[in-house]
Amino acid sequence: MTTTGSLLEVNDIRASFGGVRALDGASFSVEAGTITGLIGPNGAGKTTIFNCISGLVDGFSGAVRFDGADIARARPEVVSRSGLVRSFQLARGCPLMTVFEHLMLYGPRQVGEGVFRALASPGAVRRQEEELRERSYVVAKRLRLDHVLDNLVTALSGGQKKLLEIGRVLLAEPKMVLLDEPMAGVNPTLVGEIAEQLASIGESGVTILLIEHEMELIERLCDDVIVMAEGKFLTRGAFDEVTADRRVQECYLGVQLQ
Ligand SMILES: Nc1ncnc2c1ncn2[C@@H]1O[C@H](COP(=O)(O)OP(=O)(O)OP(=O)(O)O)[C@@H](O)[C@H]1O
Repeated sequence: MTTTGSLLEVNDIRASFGGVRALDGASFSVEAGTITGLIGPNGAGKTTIFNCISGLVDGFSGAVRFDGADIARARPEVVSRSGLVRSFQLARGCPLMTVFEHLMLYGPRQVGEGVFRALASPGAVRRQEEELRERSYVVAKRLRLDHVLDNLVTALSGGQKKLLEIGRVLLAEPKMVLLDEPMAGVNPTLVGEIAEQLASIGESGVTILLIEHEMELIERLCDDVIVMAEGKFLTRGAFDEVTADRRVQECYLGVQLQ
């Protein structure tokens, strides 16, 4: 943990794709133990900054520090092993797997990943697999997916796929999660369920940075809200403060307010 209390700090991030400048000197920090919203109009650069932080963009400039360590341009698996794990807008994984198999794929680094280590310590591999099975079941139960564990991932509803994606993130035992639009395409009956799950993950001490267009969710969950526009940081504060800010209203509406 850094002395300032910031768990994640990004500084002067710049990234372009062809002629498009997606990030133009974006900087912000996220305090440990908070649920922080990252909002801004379409094209503001929110997903791109998640991609830069999580090691999925080559050739960006700027600094990224997580838990006191420089992780700028680190490979995605190094970033997630450091405790910073992201979700994707569309749940990933093999569609031919069952929900349980999908969850089992995503435990923290396992002994059996190396063939030689697996041969050298088969008992440790077995114990670890048993532990992962147990944890997969606990996570599924927590997310109320335990009744669909044997179903194929393809048979899940949009909302259940989002819950599964949250489950994948939790199984990595993160210190911090980057959630990209966990409510997009979710049936209204599951919106409340997902919101409750996110609140409880926050209460368990995991720091959350959340991209979401659903403003009710941002208002309900977030301690702090960061606003981006045109590839840069615009402002931050409590939900009521930032939404009352004229600059924020203007960038959302694309018109000058009186
Ligand atoms: N791989 C890419 N190739 C070309 N342009 C890209 C790429 N990724 C992002 N961009 C462009 O960068 C800009 C920022 O996109 P980004 O997806 O980060 O915005 P966003 O704030 O997440 O938007 P939204 O809320 O619509 O998801 C946009 O103009 C987008 O078209």
